[in-house]
Amino acid sequence: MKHTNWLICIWVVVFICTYFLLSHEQSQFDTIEELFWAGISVSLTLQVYSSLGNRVLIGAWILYCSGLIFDLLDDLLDAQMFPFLIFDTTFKHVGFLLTCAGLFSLITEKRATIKKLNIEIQTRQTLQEQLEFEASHDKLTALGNRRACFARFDELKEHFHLIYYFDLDNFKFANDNYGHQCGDEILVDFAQRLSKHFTKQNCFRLGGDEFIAFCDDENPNIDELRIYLTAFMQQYKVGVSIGFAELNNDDNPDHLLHIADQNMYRDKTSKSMRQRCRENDS
Ligand SMILES: Nc1nc2c(ncn2[C@@H]2O[C@H](COP(=O)(O)OP(=O)(O)OP(=O)(O)O)[C@@H](O)[C@H]2O)c(=O)[nH]1
Repeated sequence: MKHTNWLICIWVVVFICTYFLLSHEQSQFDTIEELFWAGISVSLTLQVYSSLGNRVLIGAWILYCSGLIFDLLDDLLDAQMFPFLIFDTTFKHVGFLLTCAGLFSLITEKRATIKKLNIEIQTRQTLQEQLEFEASHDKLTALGNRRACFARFDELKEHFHLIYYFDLDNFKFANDNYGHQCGDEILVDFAQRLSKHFTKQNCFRLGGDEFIAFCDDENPNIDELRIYLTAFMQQYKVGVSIGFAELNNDDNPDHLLHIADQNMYRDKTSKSMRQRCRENDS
């Protein structure tokens, strides 16, 4: 039978019994009250039984309802014929205490589950932040990568006047002659110097030995900047070529980077020509 049918049966019985008790010469209001409480308790048990899931609580609830029903039967029937009915109060009290214990254990269980879920949410959040950081940053130098640069390009374009394009010279030579580890140290040192000079959030490693930085210099002193940036790497005969482009709102990132890259390339070519002239002279 469905819950609704059971509920209808229970309340039909309750009302028939009430009618019977009221029509009695000596109306027994105490018994009617007990009848209603028994009806309410059994109805509630039917409603919550399947979703309770805590055995102590279900047992306690059933015990308490049994106490109420025994109490009622004790009033209606001859208790001497059914001596077990004298346990009604014991059933009610034990049922009540066990219900409290059941609720306490349920709350403790739920608290432990919530704590576990919170820890899991925090772990997932940390993992997500870590993944987002790794997806947008270069592992070696911890600078933003090409993806981060393009994602923030429009925002940075609003605040800055110039974009610098850096490409290391003879980096392959240092890598091949002093080892990959040394090459990594050069890249890390260069990134640190860039971060110090332009602030880390405005510098990016586009890939390999290419970097860019956004800045506000009106009259950039390229030679001074070059001396500062190559202070560590020059012992490995590595230098840097620098190009820049003025940022304006109409140009797209690809075009602006292309202009800065071309300027950087011009710088690289003129340096190597100067170097060749020096070698020819000597
Ligand atoms: N150590 C190290 N080397 C890298 C890394 N990424 C790229 N490279 C190396 O960087 C080198 C870049 O090559 P090139 O662009 O020809 O460098 P270059 O010798 O400076 O050439 P020019 O720019 O023409 O002066 C390659 O040999 C890559 O293997 C890295 O993360 N660490």
